[in-house]
Amino acid sequence: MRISLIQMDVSFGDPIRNWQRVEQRVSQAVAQEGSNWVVLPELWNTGYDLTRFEKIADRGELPEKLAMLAKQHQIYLVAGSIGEKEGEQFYNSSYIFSPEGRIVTRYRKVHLFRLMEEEKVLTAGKRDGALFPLGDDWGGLMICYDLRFPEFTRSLAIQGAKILFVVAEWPHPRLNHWRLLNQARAIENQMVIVAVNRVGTDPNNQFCGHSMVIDPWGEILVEGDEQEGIYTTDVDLSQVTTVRKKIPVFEDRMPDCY
Ligand SMILES: O=C(O)CCC(=O)C(=O)O
Repeated sequence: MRISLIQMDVSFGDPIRNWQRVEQRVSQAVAQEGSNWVVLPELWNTGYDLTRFEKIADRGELPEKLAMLAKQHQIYLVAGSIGEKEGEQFYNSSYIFSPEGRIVTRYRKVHLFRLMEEEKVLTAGKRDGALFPLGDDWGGLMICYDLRFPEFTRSLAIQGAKILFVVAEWPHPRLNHWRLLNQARAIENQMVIVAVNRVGTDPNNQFCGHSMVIDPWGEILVEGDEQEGIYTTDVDLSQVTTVRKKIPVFEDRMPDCY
């Protein structure tokens, strides 16, 4: 897997401008980096403009456009997450598309973040879609605040996930938490973590970037700063098996004791 992380700014409440940015960045990642996986951040269509969701949340158009984009470039597109409306509910939904333009999975954020008042507008998702098939392996998918719940990542790892995508809009002053939690999740679950965060500001936050890929031994393979950028690395999932053999954490677990 050659994976590009799109660390981008998001224009507050401006889905049209943000779509243009996504199209441009994805094309750039494929042309310049030769990536076959491209990953976007959380809520890139709307930002945290939650009070205007009735006007700006997607109503079914974006998944089709994103599927076409994946097909056009022949990539797996981990399409960050989008604010969308279905029926009368608003969701923070993450999609992955295949190079054939099919939906590989859709996961809706389970843990709503009260500090951003998500629970006042959004409906929490269920766990469906957080685990998805990846050839002979499994992958995991989560959104921002989900990272703070170690049992969520653990349950995905127990069910076979060897790689976890974390899409985020994570702000200062918690850069330290972002970096350490991602590294801890990789080390304790002996899995690859691909974590993509936005940069820039909105009326209430300054977002801290530092998108990163961490290997199952806890080494940081690539890490961004706080500017817009595309960060690329190769990932070898066979390393997960090697690390799990060396320190057999999953065999040594004592669930009866916890
Ligand atoms: O947990 C955090 O500190 C940040 C979470 C967040 O910003 C989010 O879930 O959107």
